[in-house]
Amino acid sequence: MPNNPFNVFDYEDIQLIPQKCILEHRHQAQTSVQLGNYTFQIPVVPANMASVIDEKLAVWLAQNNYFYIMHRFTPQTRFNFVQKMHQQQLYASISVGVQKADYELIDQLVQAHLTPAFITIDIAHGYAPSVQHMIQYIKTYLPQSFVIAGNVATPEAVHFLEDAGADATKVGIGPGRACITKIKTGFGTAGWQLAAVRMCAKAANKPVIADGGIRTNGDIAKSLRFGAQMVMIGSLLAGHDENPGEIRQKNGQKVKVYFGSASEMQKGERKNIEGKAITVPYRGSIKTTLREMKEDLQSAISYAGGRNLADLRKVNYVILKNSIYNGD
Ligand SMILES: NC(=O)C1=CN([C@@H]2O[C@H](COP(=O)(O)OP(=O)(O)OC[C@H]3O[C@@H](n4cnc5c(N)ncnc54)[C@H](OP(=O)(O)O)[C@@H]3O)[C@@H](O)[C@H]2O)C=CC1
Ligand SMILES: Nc1nc2c(ncn2[C@@H]2O[C@H](COP(=O)(O)O)[C@@H](O)[C@H]2O)c(=O)[nH]1
Repeated sequence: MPNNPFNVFDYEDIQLIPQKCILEHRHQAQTSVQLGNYTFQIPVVPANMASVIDEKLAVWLAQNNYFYIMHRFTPQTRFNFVQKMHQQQLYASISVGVQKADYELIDQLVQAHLTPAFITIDIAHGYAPSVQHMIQYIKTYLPQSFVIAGNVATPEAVHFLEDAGADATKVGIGPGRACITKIKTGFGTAGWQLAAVRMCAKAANKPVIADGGIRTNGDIAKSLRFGAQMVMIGSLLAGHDENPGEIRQKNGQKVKVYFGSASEMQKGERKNIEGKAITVPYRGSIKTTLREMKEDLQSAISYAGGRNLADLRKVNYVILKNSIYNGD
């Protein structure tokens, strides 16, 4: 990473340039993506946040061939969750932190011969020895689990986690809709998340997951263009019937609450707060939103003159401006 400022851009600064279409119909475009030993319908994963996913939604996503990552904020339920998923012949995908209880969970899983297909180490500042140690621990005792580690912002951090044994890294510090990291600390990728994804993906030897800052479905295609294998989405996948929480009324409109994992609402105390709670419009069923994401990706592939997601990576693009308005 250069020490001095360098040119960056974000999602709204970029447009992809259409190429000659080779499909007769958009539904011919393939949106499936591989991660570890699994192939999923679309390269999208709902954020592992308590206002986005719960066990019921995780089951539905697994049954319907979507990638999911269960959050880590009801730690006492994680062991049973893995058991329940396996009883239903579904893959298990859980999150851990780096505390004693997280190590104990790994020990419990090992003793019970339960191997989650995916384990995500979910820490605000993933470029840390604590994460390196947890990766090594999981890789020693549950070597068959696919380990996703994050979050990070730079190629050095990606290499650090890959060298520790991570199978994929998650990029994005502070670009999320419920994030206040930029305001509170002055650090992060808010406003240049797409450029950070690009830098990290170019340096990475393993898949990169772009996390945060997706505001429109077109941003998914842009993330893939700049090297992401998968995109993690919070706010756009919140507000549905299937997301946790009740539907409320605000100014005559139906809304649901979307809160950050480092918000006071999640933490229950005002300590190291880097997130906030907001309301998002009530959006009906998540099935419709996911279907629309798939259709829009199929359309994006057709504009790319391609047949599958890999073809998105080849398209040219223009930078419309060089401003930094995104994030908080
Ligand atoms: N993607 C993003 O931009 C961000 C995401 N989040 C999300 O919020 C949740 C809470 O995360 P988190 O704040 O990590 O809280 P955790 O309580 O999960 O912290 C995990 C561990 O990392 C340590 N830690 C966290 N941040 C730092 C730091 N800046 N420097 C040194 N040590 C650190 C903590 O120590 P201690 O508490 O003692 O400092 C703790 O031991 C997670 O789900 C995370 O993904 C939070 C902020 C930014
Ligand atoms: N800085 C913070 N980041 C957070 C917090 N809770 C979640 N997150 C990150 O945001 C994305 C989702 O972003 P969105 O733009 O799609 O809404 C999520 O996956 C986390 O990485 C938080 O409290 N503070």
